[in-house]
Amino acid sequence: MTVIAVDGPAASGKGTLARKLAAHFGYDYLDTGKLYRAVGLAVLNAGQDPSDADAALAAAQSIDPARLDDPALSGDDAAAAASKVAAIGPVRAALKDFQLAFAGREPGAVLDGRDIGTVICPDAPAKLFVTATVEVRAERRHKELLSRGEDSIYARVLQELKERDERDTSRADAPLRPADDAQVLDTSAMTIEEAFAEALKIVEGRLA
Ligand SMILES: Nc1ncnc2c1ncn2[C@@H]1O[C@H](COP(=O)(O)OP(=O)(O)O)[C@@H](O)[C@H]1O
Ligand SMILES: Nc1ccn([C@@H]2O[C@H](COP(=O)(O)OP(=O)(O)O)[C@@H](O)[C@H]2O)c(=O)n1
Repeated sequence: MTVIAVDGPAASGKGTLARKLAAHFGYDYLDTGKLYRAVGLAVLNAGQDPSDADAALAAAQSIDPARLDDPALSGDDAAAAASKVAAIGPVRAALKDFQLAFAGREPGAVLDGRDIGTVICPDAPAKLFVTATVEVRAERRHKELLSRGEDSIYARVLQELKERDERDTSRADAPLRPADDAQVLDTSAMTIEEAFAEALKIVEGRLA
């Protein structure tokens, strides 16, 4: 089993790169953000507060990780709720076993998120930390939301990403940061193709 860990802040392009790496190596891919989004959305749909630890834990214990295809998971509301439930330690613990089992898949697995290289798979042989300036990330997410036909205002997306970055980096449990042995890849001035070429070079070097 081989794990490629891809972490980074919101809309840095980590999912795009992780998906391409998985296709290249023939590995399975897991977007771990969807687990937190599913928990956040379940709490919202139940009319509860995503910062309520009991409500969030109950949701985390009852989501079905095999059913993460709800399009509402991609929206801004789910993202903001996700970063609130993600700050609750017992929620993270409840989602860990599924991620570990996925990471054990043969011939390999690519997981993207915030804490794959630091907490979930600290022994992964290949770790990427994908980043970009918050303005570039906001522009990318804004375009993505518009292309899906959603209402989006750049300034609001920028503000939402800043708030999420702040929550994700400052929480006590598994804060967003590069693992000591991760390679940081700043994609601010790269096209998807350029970023993938760099990512592949790094991963091939680590897996050699
Ligand atoms: N290097 C890049 N240049 C331009 N757009 C990109 C780049 N990487 C990703 N994108 C686009 O930015 C958006 C966010 O990328 P995504 O991979 O979903 O980010 P993340 O998984 O980090 O949230 C997507 O619409 C994607 O197509
Ligand atoms: N491994 C992970 C993945 C996501 N998350 C949380 O879930 C939120 C949504 O993650 P995501 O990866 O779907 O977000 P985007 O990068 O796609 O915007 C993040 O802001 C984090 O708070 C986490 O804490 N740990």
